[in-house]
Amino acid sequence: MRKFKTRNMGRKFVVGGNWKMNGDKNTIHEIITTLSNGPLDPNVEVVIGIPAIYLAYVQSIVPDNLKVAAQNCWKVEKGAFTGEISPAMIKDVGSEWVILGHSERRTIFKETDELVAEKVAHALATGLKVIACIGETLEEREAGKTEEVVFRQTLPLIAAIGDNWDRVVLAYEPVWAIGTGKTASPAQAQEVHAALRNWLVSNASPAVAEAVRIQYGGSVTAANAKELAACPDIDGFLVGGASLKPEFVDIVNATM
Ligand SMILES: O=C[C@H](O)COP(=O)(O)O
Repeated sequence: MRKFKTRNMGRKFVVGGNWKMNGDKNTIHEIITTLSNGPLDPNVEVVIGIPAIYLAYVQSIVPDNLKVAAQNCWKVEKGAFTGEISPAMIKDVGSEWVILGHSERRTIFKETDELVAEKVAHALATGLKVIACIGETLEEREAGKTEEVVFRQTLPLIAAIGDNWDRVVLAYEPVWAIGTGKTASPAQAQEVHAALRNWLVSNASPAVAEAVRIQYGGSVTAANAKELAACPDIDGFLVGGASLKPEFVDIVNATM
């Protein structure tokens, strides 16, 4: 029997798996079986981001220790928005979370900082929990604009979140590290996480800065997760490709 230890930190480690547009009923069943067998560290919150069409199916087969997220939603409850889903619908099928502002939504689907903030505000008002993503491109990093971009993306979220920080996780995902195999080094990731937390002291509040969990995302694997997880301001991961594989169990257990 595996032994789990309690992580000595106020911020509970939170690991998200973002399946993106991957999976079918068979592979989904396999992934859920693998995660159900785990064992997963009970001190870690685990949230899996499912393609919208499979939300209800996954919700019907997940064990209690796995929470389910949609990967996007629109900013109002219902209406003439062909192809969209609302937070009310996500809630209606029993899911508690939504991932918003992922860089693929921002770049491919041209979502602006303001639109992401509107979605965050409405999802929170509906009662969902939100993983809000931010992160710079390679061009922006090379131009020395990493912090400027991350702060700019986070600023409209402050008003959108209001008093609901307890239902928000921030995910720092440098775009150049997503799906490329180029992970940010622990030092690079920690530097941005610490800068963001420090920025939140004056732009949100010292209490928010201390309590909010900041995930790192970008080519996280079982091989690099432990070193990243050891950084003091990294409170979890948002995992893409590796969340479809059995190694996701080891990523969840990276703080053991
Ligand atoms: O949401 C997850 C990120 O886009 C990271 O994806 P990746 O782990 O495949 O690099």
